Amino acid sequence: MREAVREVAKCFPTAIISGRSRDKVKEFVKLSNVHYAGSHGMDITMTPTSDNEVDGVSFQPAKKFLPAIQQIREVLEEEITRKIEGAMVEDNRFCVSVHFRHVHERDLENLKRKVETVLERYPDFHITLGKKVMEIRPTINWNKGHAMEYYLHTLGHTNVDDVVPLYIGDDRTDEDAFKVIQKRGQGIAILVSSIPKNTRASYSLKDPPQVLAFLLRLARWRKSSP
Ligand SMILES: O=P(O)(O)OC[C@H]1O[C@H](O[C@H]2O[C@H](CO)[C@@H](O)[C@H](O)[C@H]2O)[C@H](O)[C@@H](O)[C@@H]1O
Repeated sequence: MREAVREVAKCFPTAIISGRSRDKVKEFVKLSNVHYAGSHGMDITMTPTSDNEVDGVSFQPAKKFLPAIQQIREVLEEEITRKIEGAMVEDNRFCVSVHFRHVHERDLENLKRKVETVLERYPDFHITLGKKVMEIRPTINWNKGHAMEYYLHTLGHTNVDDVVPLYIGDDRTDEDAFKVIQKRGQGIAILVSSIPKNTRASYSLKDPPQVLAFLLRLARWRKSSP
């Protein structure tokens, strides 16, 4: 998959926009020719390449919430990880994830209540749901869709007639980016899912192997077209 993304990124400006912290994503992906945005797009950096002049550009719209989010993580670790078997708190820098994949069903209500109780003390934050994960985020009008728009704008790809953004994602939070493409009326939004889902995406790929095949074909097509 890394090689496929590397090849695509040689042909088109490419960004990875993830819910994980930016450092973690970079460490997973290990590519130097893509841009990285962590924390659901709240931690954006631009990677300088021969085609752009974006050296040093970064954007962190939730920066002022950093001390509070670290406090929330500490409280949740104390309240959740130690008290509910299977629960895990993950530091994603500008958001905190509470994973419940390994929590027994009988404990789920209790877990939800505990997280909500902690958040009562932090009115500037709210909870969103991912796959077996509760995400605590600052309440700002910024999501993966905004991050995609930020990249298009900063890289100078604003012309709707000439630029076709292509976004691939499998999580609920990717719907924000699908929505931007839908509103724009130009672009290709691809949901990765093996089952039918309610989505704003117009296309779907079944699983990561299909994504891999698609990316390789995309790069091959670009290289062979004038
Ligand atoms: O925005 P993404 O790049 O799609 O990341 C979303 C979440 O990724 C991680 O969770 C995912 O992997 C977990 C196992 O490692 C799995 O339990 C979970 O269901 C998946 O969504 C990350 O841990 C989350 O914080 C991210 O929000």
